[in-house]
Amino acid sequence: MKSDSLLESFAYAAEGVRYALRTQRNMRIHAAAAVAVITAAALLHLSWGRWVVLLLAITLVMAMELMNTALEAVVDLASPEVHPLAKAAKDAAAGAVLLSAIFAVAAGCIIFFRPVMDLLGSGG
Ligand SMILES: Nc1ncnc2c1ncn2[C@@H]1O[C@H](COP(=O)(O)OP(=O)(O)OP(=O)(O)O)[C@@H](O)[C@H]1O
Repeated sequence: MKSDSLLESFAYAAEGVRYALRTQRNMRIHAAAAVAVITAAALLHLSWGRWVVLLLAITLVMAMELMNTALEAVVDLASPEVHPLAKAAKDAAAGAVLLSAIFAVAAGCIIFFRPVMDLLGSGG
């Protein structure tokens, strides 16, 4: 199967994102967290540099979750029965999501610490 146009490729990619949002609870959690973080960043008027790091962290986590979703589908297709390699593949993919999420939380804490302290110090 070969896609005919660039537009069709984008449509298939968007379908993949919608599939992950529909079927993966973690993807919906990441999306809700991303909306909350972007809203807070806008309200706090963060610098461009901080915005770039936040957007990178959000993109990294969501891209990892999409790859995890893809890998789960491939493993279920190739090995519906229990197999130690199927377990290893799924666990490693889940580990990649976990690592990226830890990075995102750490980056968020570092980025928001000073602006939130300044806000609290100025009495809101
Ligand atoms: N075919 C299999 N053989 C052996 N172990 C498996 C197999 N499928 C899943 N597992 C184990 O069960 C765990 C959960 O797998 P599952 O496919 O339910 O993912 P999930 O819980 O939906 O993950 P996520 O929350 O990221 O969507 C895997 O991480 C793996 O340890």
